Amino acid sequence: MKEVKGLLVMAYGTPYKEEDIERYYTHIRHGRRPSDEHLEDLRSRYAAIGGLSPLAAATKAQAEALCARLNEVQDKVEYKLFIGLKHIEPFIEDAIEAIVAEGIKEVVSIVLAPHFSTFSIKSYNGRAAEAAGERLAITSVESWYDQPKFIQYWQEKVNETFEAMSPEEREKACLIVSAHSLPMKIKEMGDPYEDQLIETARLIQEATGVKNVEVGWQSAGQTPEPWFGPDVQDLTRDLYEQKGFRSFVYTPVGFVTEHLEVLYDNDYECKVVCEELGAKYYRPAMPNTHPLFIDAMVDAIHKKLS
Ligand SMILES: CC1=C(CCC(=O)O)c2cc3nc(cc4[nH]c(cc5[nH]c(cc1n2)c(C)c5CCC(=O)O)c(CCC(=O)O)c4C)C(CCC(=O)O)=C3C
Ligand SMILES: [Fe+2]
Repeated sequence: MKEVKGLLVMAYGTPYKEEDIERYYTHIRHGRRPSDEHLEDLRSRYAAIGGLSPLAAATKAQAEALCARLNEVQDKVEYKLFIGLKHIEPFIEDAIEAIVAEGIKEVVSIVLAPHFSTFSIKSYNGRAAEAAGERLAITSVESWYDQPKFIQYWQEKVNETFEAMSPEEREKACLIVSAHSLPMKIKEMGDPYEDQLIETARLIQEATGVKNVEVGWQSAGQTPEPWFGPDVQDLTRDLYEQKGFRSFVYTPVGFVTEHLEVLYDNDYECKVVCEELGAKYYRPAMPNTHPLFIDAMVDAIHKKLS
């Protein structure tokens, strides 16, 4: 008999229908209802990407692919999948109750986001641990941005994009590696988030040999406190003017699928900046259920359990 373990896959969550937008945004804001203006702004961004985000379906597909692969590559443990979301049902707490109800005692958890930060991975894991209490033994993968197969995924995408350029275009092309911005105050708490993004960019540069690589931040919140910068849009303008780059390749490596931030902040906002400047815009496909990406998470889980 194989031992049964829970596989808890956690992710951000997205509204399932238009009516969910308000409560979802309120949850993101820790229970404070957003202003009508902010709500309208979010509604219009979802509308601009076609109504709703493909994130819900993508998260399910990634979690199922990961569980299937984990069960395929070893035969000691049978993993049973549970999805827990940060800002909409099934919440992380719902997943924990479902695991307990199954009589499962041991769980391995992973978040569908590569970099560790107090605001992201730590809060996902903290909520899972808090909800489980003494009832479950949870082993949590904390970050997997440096998994060789994850870097290899981006290496292949970046190489394909640069190889399709003429040598003249390539000379003036720049790779922009980005993640979701966070308030800079996390640095005072010794948060590794910024360093992990910089290291991701270094690993991709080393693997691809691309000459011009820059780190940027995107999707910062609208609060007066300082957030990590430069923002990818300002960075694009500065690089165009100061370094003469004429083609921009965006790899938002802090995300794993084509959701709101990628479809709007990159494919709309950054693209508009490129069009204004007369520069070329490229955004290679996100990992989704690519086998290299799924295997990178399998490797991260096995490393954590070994
Ligand atoms: C670090 C980080 C990740 C990556 C790690 C991870 O994945 O965990 C991430 C991912 C995502 N964030 C998402 C959506 C949103 N995040 C918001 C707001 C915020 N995110 C923050 C941080 C992060 N967010 C922060 C500090 C705020 C400000 C909160 C405040 O106001 O105090 C808001 C409010 C409006 C706005 O600011 O846009 C929305 C709608 C979606 C789903 C998109 C879809 O539906 O396709 C995804 C994958
Ligand atoms: Fe967010």
